[in-house]
Amino acid sequence: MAQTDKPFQIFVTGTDTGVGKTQASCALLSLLADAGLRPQGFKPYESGCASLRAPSDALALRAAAGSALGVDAVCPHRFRLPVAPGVAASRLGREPDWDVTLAAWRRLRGGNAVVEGAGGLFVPLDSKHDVIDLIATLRLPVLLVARAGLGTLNHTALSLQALAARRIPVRAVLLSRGTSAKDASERDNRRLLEARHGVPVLGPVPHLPDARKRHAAFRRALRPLLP
Ligand SMILES: Nc1ncnc2c1ncn2[C@@H]1O[C@H](COP(=O)(O)OP(=O)(O)OP(=O)(O)O)[C@@H](O)[C@H]1O
Ligand SMILES: C[C@H](N)[C@H](N)CCCCCC(=O)O
Ligand SMILES: [Mg+2]
Repeated sequence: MAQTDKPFQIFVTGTDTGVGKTQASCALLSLLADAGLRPQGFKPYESGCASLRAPSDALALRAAAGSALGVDAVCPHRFRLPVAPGVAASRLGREPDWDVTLAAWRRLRGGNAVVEGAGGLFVPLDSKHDVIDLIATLRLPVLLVARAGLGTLNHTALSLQALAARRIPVRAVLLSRGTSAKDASERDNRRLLEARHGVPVLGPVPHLPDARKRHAAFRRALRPLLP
């Protein structure tokens, strides 16, 4: 991996919940860690936590980074309810403090970092901010993770248009759970998205039930993103 002065920082968002953002974030973090770049994972809002002390996405990012940061540093806002973080907070009569999020980000001191959102771009984080507002505030480029296959053209285009409207740079789209890169419809989707939106489309990562093979496949697909 080429040495550069500028830190590698990226925000991993998706066209939906459950599309593979955590898989992709962990793959990026482990590639950076293997290159000795001491990355940090940051999942500022996590809902659907079975245990508030052990938010699964945030712990997965921390493990992939090989980081020793505390849970509060990696994931300052945690909720049990498996709904949008902003919805979970309002059900609890709470308003997650935006400044707490920004202070936690600053404590990562501008190093190599991978940030994972929650669900897609217009998921509420509190009463005023959606995920896209966090991306714009942190001024990070984006990796957009989308499901491969039928339906992705529309979902991906909608997300890319929303990002373009906010002038948020998109480093790549990653398609997950595809059939095979050789599949004509996968190839057509990749070509069409690249031609229409001028963004590299990586993958598709095939559907791989085996966790180790899946992680390796995400790393292979995302390797071109790294310096
Ligand atoms: N290519 C794949 N092959 C097999 N399983 C996959 C693949 N991609 C994602 N998954 C599985 O789909 C589920 C959702 O993936 P993941 O947790 O990365 O989604 P997410 O976008 O981070 O979701 P959330 O919005 O809840 O954070 C996980 O169980 C994951 O293992
Ligand atoms: C609970 C889930 N795993 C995510 N953490 C949150 C997804 C919120 C999706 C909101 C929506 O788009 O309807
Ligand atoms: Mg996730």
